[in-house]
Amino acid sequence: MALAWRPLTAAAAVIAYTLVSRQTSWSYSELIRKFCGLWFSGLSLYVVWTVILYPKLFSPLRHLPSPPGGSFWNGHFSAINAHPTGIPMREWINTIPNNGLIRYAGIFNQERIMPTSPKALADVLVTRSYDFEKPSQVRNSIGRILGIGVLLAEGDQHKIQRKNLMPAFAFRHIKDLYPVFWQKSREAIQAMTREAHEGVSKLAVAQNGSKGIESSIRKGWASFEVSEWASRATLDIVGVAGLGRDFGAIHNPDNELSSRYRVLFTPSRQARMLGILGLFVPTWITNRIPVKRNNDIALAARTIRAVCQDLIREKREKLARKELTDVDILSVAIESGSFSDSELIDQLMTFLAAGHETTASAMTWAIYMLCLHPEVQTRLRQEIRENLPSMDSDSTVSSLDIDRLEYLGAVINEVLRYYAPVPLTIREPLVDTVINGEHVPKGTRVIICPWAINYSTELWGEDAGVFKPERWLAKDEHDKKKAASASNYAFMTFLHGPRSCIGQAFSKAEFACLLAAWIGRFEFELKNREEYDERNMLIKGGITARPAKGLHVHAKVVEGW
Ligand code: HEM
Repeated sequence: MALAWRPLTAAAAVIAYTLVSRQTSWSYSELIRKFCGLWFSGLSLYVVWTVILYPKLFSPLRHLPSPPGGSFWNGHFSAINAHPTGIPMREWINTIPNNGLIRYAGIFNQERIMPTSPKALADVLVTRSYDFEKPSQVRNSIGRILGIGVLLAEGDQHKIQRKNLMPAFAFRHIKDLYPVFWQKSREAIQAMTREAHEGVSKLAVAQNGSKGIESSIRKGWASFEVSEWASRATLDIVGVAGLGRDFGAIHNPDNELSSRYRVLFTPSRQARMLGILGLFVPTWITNRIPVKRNNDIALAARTIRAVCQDLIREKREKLARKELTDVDILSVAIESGSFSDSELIDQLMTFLAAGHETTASAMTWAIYMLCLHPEVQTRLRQEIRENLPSMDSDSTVSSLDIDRLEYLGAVINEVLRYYAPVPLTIREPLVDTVINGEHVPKGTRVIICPWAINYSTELWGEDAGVFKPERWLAKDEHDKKKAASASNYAFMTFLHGPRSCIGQAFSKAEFACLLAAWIGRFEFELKNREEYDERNMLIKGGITARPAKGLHVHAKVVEGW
């Protein structure tokens, strides 16, 4: 709830001046005293209105069904704060009877509404999509790093950017990137295999020398932290396929470019504190507080933008010499002739941010689910090995080779449904609008929650909470066109409509190549046996959701491929 600082300050100043200037003699100190008194009184009234009176007595949405409990002044914040992003909403959607909208209260009773039905989602995402924007706090805090690329642009600016970028993300172009995805997946696997062999032989020495060291690792098994490797691989993929520049993170995660990049998107305590402060104080103030986090961000953003600038110059020169044949997204965008250099830099920063941790999160959850379901892991490995070239062979793959693997497609869709990398996102209507027939005032926070929608028993059936790739398999030829659920709006992982993920085809192809490479080569088991019970898996919520302590696995090279 950003406070209305400017109107409050202006009103207090005008009233204080009017009151004081009516007196025959007055001093500046009296003016300041009056101003402060009025300002704090105004603030108190504002707080009482927004925290108590409006949500409880005046909001036109107060009749909507809400979760039980909640504090008088702090709504459901304690439940929201106690769990990772999206978890309480996942429970509410299936336990609170509703007609398409649930209302709950966030910190200081800030009103939130969550669409739950296809009709309500269609209103926000498609029918009235441009009535809604991302909250300005989100735009201002992320925009200073990324610039205003397609992720943060709004209104007409967004329409133009999206239209000009669409060709670069169309499937007819993405299909040319499969060999890049495959090559990078192979590089990651070869690096992991080397590390696995080294780990195993070190372990053998250790076990011979001193009994009990890492005794939890069985013979022939190495250990990995999955999200770290996934992140390195997806950073290099988006670097090469998006910008035409290899970050080199697979081979050296500590090189300058990837370490700077990681600073930008690694959540820290200070980042969280600044985020909370940003709820009450304008972001132009929080961004300027001289703390380490702000300095690190400024430096990292400068470095990466300079690299993007160099890349653009190189590619423009190639284009002028008619030598630009690269297939990366940047080259396609440059060839379109629709973007200036600074606009291109904003787009590149956006692709790096939007396309890196999201796919890494999907990979991490995929390995977790395949550890929980070894029978799925075995069946998937069999399909991969029967149909794709080995990691040691120099053969590449085409989109046809990957996309015809039905079980791989089913596993990928089910992982993306079950653990959507982006648990929730926020919108705010710019104008008074209507959702599902309800009048929704301008400024009301609307929560689109893939973690809730993807788990809705109404949309997916009673087994919505079960990991079941089979739901995506066509039972027969007639069944092929049928979706796994009753509605297109049941799968919210990439949203829908004009603000849906532009990188959907890119990420699914990338995810398929990576997962095929990992599962084809390794057998995975969880290191921490307690995590075989999903209730013991601690999740770190943020823009993307991840296992809070990383995903530690034992991995064994499966010979014969
Ligand atoms: C599994 C991987 C991915 C998931 C789950 C995902 C999910 C999403 C979601 C939920 C949004 C909407 C965010 C919002 O408006 O609040 C989004 C937008 C976006 N994504 Fe993705 N994404 C993934 C991968 C990628 C990749 C690989 C790229 C680019 C290379 C990408 C580029 C974008 C862009 C540019 C937008 C903004 C689109 C717009 O507003 O018009 N994403 N993504």
